[in-house]
Amino acid sequence: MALPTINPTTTEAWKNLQNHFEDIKNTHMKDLFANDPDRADKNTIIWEDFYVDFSKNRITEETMKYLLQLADEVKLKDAMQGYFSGDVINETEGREVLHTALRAPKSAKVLVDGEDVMPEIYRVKAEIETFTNKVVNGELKGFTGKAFTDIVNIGIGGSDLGPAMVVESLQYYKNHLTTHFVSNVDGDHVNEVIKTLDPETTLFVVVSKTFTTQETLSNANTLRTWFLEHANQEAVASHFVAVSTNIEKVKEFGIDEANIFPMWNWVGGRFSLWSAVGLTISLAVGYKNFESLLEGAHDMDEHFKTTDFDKNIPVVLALLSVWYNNFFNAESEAVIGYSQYLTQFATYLQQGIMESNGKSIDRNGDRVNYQTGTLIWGEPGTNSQHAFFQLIHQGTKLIPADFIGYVESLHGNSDHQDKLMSNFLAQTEALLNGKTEEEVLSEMATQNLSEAEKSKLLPFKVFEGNKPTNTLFIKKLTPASLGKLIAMYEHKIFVQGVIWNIFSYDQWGVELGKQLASKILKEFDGSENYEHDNSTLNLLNFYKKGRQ
Ligand SMILES: O=P(O)(O)OC[C@H]1O[C@H](O)[C@H](O)[C@@H](O)[C@@H]1O
Repeated sequence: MALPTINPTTTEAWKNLQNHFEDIKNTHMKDLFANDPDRADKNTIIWEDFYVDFSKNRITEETMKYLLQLADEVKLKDAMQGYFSGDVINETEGREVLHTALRAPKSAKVLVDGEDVMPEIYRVKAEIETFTNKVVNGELKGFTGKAFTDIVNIGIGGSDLGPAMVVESLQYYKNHLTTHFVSNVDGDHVNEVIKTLDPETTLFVVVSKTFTTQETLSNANTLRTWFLEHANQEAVASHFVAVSTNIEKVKEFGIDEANIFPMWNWVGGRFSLWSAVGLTISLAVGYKNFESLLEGAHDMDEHFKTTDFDKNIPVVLALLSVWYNNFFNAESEAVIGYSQYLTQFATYLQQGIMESNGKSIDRNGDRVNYQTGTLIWGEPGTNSQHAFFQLIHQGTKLIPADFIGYVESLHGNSDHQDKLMSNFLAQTEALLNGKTEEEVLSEMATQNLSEAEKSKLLPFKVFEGNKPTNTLFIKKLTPASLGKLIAMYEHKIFVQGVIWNIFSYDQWGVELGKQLASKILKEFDGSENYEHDNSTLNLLNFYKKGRQ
């Protein structure tokens, strides 16, 4: 079944939300807390090792009622049914969207064109496991008989960001293998990595769903050329493996069919880390940890599938995001992980969220008359507190933020952990309450300031507060809890796409730049000439004169 095609602004719920917004837009959350001692409990979802407090939002019971009504009116339940059961919900590419099948148990049955895909998923998983074990325990060797020490993941976009983020996040669980990620077509990227490599002990994993991506093929070629400066052609077979749907293209590149880990068209690139695209994850942290990551994601899938919307973490987070995006006109959202391990998390989410929901044509083919995808950004706390938090606290823009923290630290340093967590808790409290004139004045009373100095400083020291945050408090950063967290955002993306009546699983917007780049490339060697605007022409000539 196709996804419903309801313009959300035509629903009763939308009108209710619009009227309600007028009533609530100036309400301070401080008052909402003061008036309801149970507010935090009412707006908290405790599920497995997740404690999700969304009480510090500019919402009342009425807001949630209308948001939930919106979910019903846009037929979210039906859409979810289609998402999980393999309907062709990526209509513009004519594909199913089945990353959830990749983490489903063996006993599940998921049909694509009438065929159950689970046996094939589990066959490839078994290959990943065997290969991982052989590399990790040193059974597989390089061309001079030495065990592998380094893995180079060559890929970009979904074939890079997911694996790179997970390997970084699970650094604590890493084995002895050193992993590198080469993505940018900028030759300085690959050359910096080459500087650290020993060809005898390096395994190259070329990851590309299509195996036509310019960046990945250029990097793979450069690395193979470098490798062949040290080894002969036969050695390529034991040092290069590929992950792709495009078996023919991989073979053309020169990788043995036996060294290809397949993936499928029904897995979108930005949702593919659960497939063989996660091979580098498995190599870096071991297959068992990779499996736990998938199991965690599956637990979140079940939670999403079976929980009533008012207690459903991805649904609630998606609805809140719609509330700010479409009614408060908030343009961006921050994601702040209070863990250094989450350094690449926001970057990873940028592709997931912005490539999915950065659309302006609805599922009827019409231009939308409301805002869609939010901008997403963030850096770990506490670093970000010393960088951009000023703007969240006192700037003119409303920036709802997700705060992600872990009760336990992995290395168990309680002194550091207490300091980290005190900041984690303090920031959302500060964003909620702000600081009033009275509070500033009473603070200044203890300082040696004249009355004139006090009144001059006063406005600068006041914090409005009333800045919305969600707190995602998780017991511990483990492969399973990370799997849950990633799947939570994947489902949030889905819910928002359903509400905004857009296709979340295509990405036509990335094509134009690619096409133009390949034309311009031909102009550098003078083989073709195209018409350009004056600006591009000048820039092109500037480059042509200066290039080596
Ligand atoms: O895995 P590949 O086929 O090489 O694609 C890599 C990436 O490139 C494209 O431009 C898309 O925008 C991404 O969604 C994709 O993840």
